Amino acid sequence: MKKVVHFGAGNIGRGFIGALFSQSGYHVVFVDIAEQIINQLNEDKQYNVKLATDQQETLNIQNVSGLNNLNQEEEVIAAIKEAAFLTTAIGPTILPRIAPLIAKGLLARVNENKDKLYVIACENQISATDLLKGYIMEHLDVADQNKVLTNVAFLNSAVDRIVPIQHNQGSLDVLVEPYHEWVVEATKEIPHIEGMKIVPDLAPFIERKLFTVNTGHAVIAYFGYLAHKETIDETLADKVIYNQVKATLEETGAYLIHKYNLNPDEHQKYIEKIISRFKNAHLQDGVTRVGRSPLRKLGPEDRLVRPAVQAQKAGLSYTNLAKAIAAALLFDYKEDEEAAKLQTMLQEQGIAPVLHEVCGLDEANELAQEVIRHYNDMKQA
Ligand SMILES: NC(=O)c1ccc[n+]([C@@H]2O[C@H](COP(=O)([O-])OP(=O)(O)OC[C@H]3O[C@@H](n4cnc5c(N)ncnc54)[C@H](O)[C@@H]3O)[C@@H](O)[C@H]2O)c1
Ligand SMILES: O=P(O)(O)OC[C@@H](O)[C@@H](O)[C@H](O)[C@H](O)CO
Repeated sequence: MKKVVHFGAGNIGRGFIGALFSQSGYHVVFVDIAEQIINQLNEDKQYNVKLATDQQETLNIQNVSGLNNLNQEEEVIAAIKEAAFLTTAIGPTILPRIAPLIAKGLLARVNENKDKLYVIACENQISATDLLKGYIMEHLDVADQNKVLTNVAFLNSAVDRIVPIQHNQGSLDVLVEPYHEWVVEATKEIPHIEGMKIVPDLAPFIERKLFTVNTGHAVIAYFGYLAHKETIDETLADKVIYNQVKATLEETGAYLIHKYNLNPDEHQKYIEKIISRFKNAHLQDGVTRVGRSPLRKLGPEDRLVRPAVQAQKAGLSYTNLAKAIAAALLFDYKEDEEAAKLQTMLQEQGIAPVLHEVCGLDEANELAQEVIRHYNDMKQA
């Protein structure tokens, strides 16, 4: 049976990528550090993906197994030798940690098996696969890098399906929204996977997704958190926050239409579709999940700062994006490691150095000034 090695047996791994491969006739080897999930995958050898609809349609996912990358290195390398695809969904900041093992696996693979292997990072990050490729190359000498690059294709992708934190301890089943889109950038033919869309240029797809779905989501999460809301759908029912989301997506929309020459009516329909997805009350998606890792989300290439900077450069409005950046800076959820670190940085250094270090924004920039004004107003409110 054809094989895929997938790093990250979490929500999107089991609920989306692993499920698509299984449905396309692949055996999915999940690699994770969560011992309990790995053991259960090996015992149950299947799980269910449940759709967050009134009917709760269920798909049974079979041909799955698990490996622990902390103590089963040799087994992971053996699996990579046989695989047709290697995918990840672990979070962009974890990619450097799995790169040494993937480097070993790819080298062993290309020494023995000359079939093409496709590596795809499925993370909410522009050019995530290129980043992973860079981390992997750091662990190979030049001759081995060339060997790997001859037989391994590194493909960037954009992945879209809302999968909340699961509240079913002890079960591998995953509740997911019915909508899904997986876009992969490839200029040569690759094996067909159910639900994977191939495009020659990913930039418009990943930017449209990140700066509509994820920007909108972040606005709801950070304003919802400040308003003491629990879930995304509950927050969106608040008229003031709803209007804030719409206004912010008009700003990112103006930038996307300008940059990629999108049809404005079609983009408006895309925004409306996304907002209707956010309203799905079956998901019970927490504002703290969606707002997680604010240092990453406030990065220069991420969902808030990049569209604001690009809008500013294009002479477009960015005032609502500036407000959203300020709201993100006020996310002081103690259980989130990055949120705690961000609050310590703000206390010790003040806002201007943080905007410089985390967001890449200089204090003199009018966008930074606007963020600082909103931050001070919101902090006092
Ligand atoms: N959940 C969503 O709605 C969604 C949608 C699209 C994209 N994504 C992206 O998918 C990625 C994963 O998100 P998620 O929601 O599935 O997170 P998650 O926390 O549910 O899953 C991540 C998994 O990675 C595992 N992991 C952590 N460190 C590891 C390591 N060193 N080696 C192996 N496994 C490790 C964790 O144990 C966990 O099982 C993120 O980049 C996220 O942005 C998520
Ligand atoms: O996964 P993050 O932390 O980058 O972002 C949180 C959510 O916005 C995200 O997981 C969405 O649910 C997902 O991107 C929808 O496709």
